[in-house]
Amino acid sequence: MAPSSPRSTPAPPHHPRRFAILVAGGSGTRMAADRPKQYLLLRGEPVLLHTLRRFADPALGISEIVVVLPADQLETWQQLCTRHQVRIPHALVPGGATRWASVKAGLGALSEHPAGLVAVHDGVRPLVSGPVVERTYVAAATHAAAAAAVMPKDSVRLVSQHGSAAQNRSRLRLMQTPQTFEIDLLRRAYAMPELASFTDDATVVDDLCRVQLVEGDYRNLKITTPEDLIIAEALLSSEPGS
Ligand SMILES: Nc1ccn([C@@H]2O[C@H](COP(=O)(O)OP(=O)(O)OP(=O)(O)O)[C@@H](O)[C@H]2O)c(=O)n1
Ligand SMILES: C[C@](O)(CO)[C@H](O)COP(=O)(O)O
Repeated sequence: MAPSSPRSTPAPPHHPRRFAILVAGGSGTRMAADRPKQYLLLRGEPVLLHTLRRFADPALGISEIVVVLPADQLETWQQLCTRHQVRIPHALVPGGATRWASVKAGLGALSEHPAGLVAVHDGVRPLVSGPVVERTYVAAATHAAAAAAVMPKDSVRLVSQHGSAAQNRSRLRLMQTPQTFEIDLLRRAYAMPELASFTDDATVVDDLCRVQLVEGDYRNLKITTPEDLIIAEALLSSEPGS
């Protein structure tokens, strides 16, 4: 099929084309399991499959999903997809040594598109809700950069060699994913060298653009250590229709 010119299929300005990168290229050292934590089972299915299903919801209108995996784990994932009869179209990309390198690899695998929004999401946040994903796309359409975040529920202190000092937690936010951006902006941000201070995509974009924070969800936990799996199982069981 001949490629259509951008003029023949213009993206409506109020609804730019949507893409997603699910980063699952980590090794899960803090989980210390027998395999990367994205492959551990939650209610009988790999964590990453739960995440993929959430982004495949037609209501979100995402036209392309890229999944980034550890370079030596692509075949394992393909076998899991066969075993679980996964029919969701997605591209597979080998990741890098850091989350930054994995996101960069995912960006490189997105098809060229003049305008669009890309959500970057941790493959190990399987409980993300449709409304949270939608909020980040909607905010990014207006502000170019948006990220889900929640307020701390505990008291917070800053520690130093002099002791510790209470912080005003109403001015702090815990960053979640998705973090969603105009594709061109994210490409420009990831064209710059990696810094040790990058902990998420917002920190990579900060110097180029103000990142709009949108309401995240306390259920949108990141599976990091063994107790997170127990909490995630309980949360999944509490979902309607489970
Ligand atoms: N080189 C890396 C490192 C991390 N990630 C992804 O980034 C997300 C958040 O990272 P984290 O929770 O730290 O995952 P791991 O790096 O696997 O865990 P750990 O730090 O405990 O080793 C995860 O979905 C992870 O797979 C990635 O794609 N590539
Ligand atoms: C991107 C992230 O999930 C936002 O909270 C987080 O920064 C990832 O951190 P990690 O050090 O890779 O666990």
